[in-house]
Amino acid sequence: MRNWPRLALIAWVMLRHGMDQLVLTQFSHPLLRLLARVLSVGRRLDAPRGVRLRLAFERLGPIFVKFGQVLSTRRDLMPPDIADELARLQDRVPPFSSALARQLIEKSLGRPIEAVFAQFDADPVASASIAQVHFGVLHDGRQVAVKVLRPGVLEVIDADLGLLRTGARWLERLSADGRRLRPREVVAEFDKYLHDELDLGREAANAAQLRRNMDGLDLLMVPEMIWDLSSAEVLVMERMFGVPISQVERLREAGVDIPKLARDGVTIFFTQVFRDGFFHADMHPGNIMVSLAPATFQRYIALDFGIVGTLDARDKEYLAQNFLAFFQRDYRRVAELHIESGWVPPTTRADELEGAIRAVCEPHFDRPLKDISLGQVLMRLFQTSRRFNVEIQPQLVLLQKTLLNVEGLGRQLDPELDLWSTAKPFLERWMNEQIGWRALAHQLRQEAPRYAQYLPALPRLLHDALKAQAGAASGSGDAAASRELLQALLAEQRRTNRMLQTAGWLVTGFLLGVVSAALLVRWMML
Ligand SMILES: Nc1ncnc2c1ncn2[C@@H]1O[C@H](COP(=O)(O)OP(=O)(O)OP(=O)(O)O)[C@@H](O)[C@H]1O
Repeated sequence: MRNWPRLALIAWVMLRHGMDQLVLTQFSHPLLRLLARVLSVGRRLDAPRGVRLRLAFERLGPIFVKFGQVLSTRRDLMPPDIADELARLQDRVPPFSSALARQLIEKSLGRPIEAVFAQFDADPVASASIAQVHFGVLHDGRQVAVKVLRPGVLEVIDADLGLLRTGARWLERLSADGRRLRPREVVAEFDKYLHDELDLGREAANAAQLRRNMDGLDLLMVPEMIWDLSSAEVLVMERMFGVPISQVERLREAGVDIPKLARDGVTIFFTQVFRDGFFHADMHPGNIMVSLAPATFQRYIALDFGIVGTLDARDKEYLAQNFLAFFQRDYRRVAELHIESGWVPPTTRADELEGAIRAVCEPHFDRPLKDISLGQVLMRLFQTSRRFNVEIQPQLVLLQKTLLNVEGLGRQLDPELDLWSTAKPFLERWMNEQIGWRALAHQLRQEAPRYAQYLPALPRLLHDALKAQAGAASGSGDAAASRELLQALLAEQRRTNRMLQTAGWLVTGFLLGVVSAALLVRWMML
């Protein structure tokens, strides 16, 4: 095996930090327990286990640092002391040489740097395990930031991931407790997360989508991607100017309304989640700035779009309904929602689930509404759900993590921030859009392009389906499939008819209203 030296290093670092104790003491087998005791002789392992694990990950390098950061967000799996400590891991590594950076950029551009850049800063502005960023100016005067993927990072990651996968398999095989931590699932999630971050083309596409979505809200700026200079390894984008969100004093001195900034942060997040179902999921303070330019004063600036979350209509509905039921303390409804949506097995007893959810949530509601952490509530809900065999969807874990970040940031800016009153209108508007006239109008609009496509073809499709069914009755063709098709077509026709009828009523009603108003005005003028 090619990876022996790396494996030996990992084993040595883990032993030095007493990680063997952490693992071996989990086993109940007397031999393994004895081994743990023998190995602990002569070593001083005073530091708490979380600190030792953090130090071991830092020593093992960037991939383990990232792995630790991801683990720290899985509070539904990790004990709190370990999760807290891992959250402190810093992803800062020395930069690679600027000569190498130039070489990589030139390879990606297919031209010398000077052909594209009027100026290029050799010293990177930031350097992390996956990429580093340089500033420059294009010949047309545009100021840009250039993100360059660290060379060879893919190979290192794949090798380390292979080892992590082997470790996870062993852990699952050897210990029931280890299985409960779902190591293979966690490593697979980490694998996806890293590979998403490694494709800068994907990051650029995420940024472009977010920029389009946020256009018109006037609260968040996203750098423009310069597509014809970018590739999977090099990303060239508009350079943004702002003050890091962590420098609150500087922002206050510049006249920024800090409580409004806190509210805007929540508005942006809930717009991304409930309106667009597409959210920036790496909202740590290092990725957020605030503009002080007069034209865009106190707008947020987002950077780093490697990790985004997406939610489909079902996820959104689940979330909105759960949040609303929570805040009405209607735990029976929360339990029913879990069962209806198929999140828990249908055999689950609603009253048992209701009781478990009540036990989790009631302590939170002892506080004033503004002090309730939605992120915490969601996390505790996920923890409870696991007891009832619920597989939490990764996008919801991402959302919960981002919610905690947004809340943390919001409360840091303004301890009085009432997150709920900022979030409530979004949920209510969203619910309104799902039911009532606005929902119908919206659905009609959405379906409109399909009428033109389906209506003319409907008689022919019906005819074909009937003929196929007749054929099936006389022994040829697939009778069940034809019947299904026919039923689907009839259902589609009934649905379309209903929609058209409603639309007809709406138009008629509107016309009658206009005519009556005109008659009334005329009568008043006579
Ligand atoms: N468009 C930009 N305009 C101005 N500065 C930028 C821009 N893009 C990146 N930077 C600077 O580079 C730093 C790192 O960028 P980014 O977060 O995208 O890289 P990263 O390698 O993913 O880092 P990390 O993983 O630590 O977040 C930012 O904190 C910011 O200072």
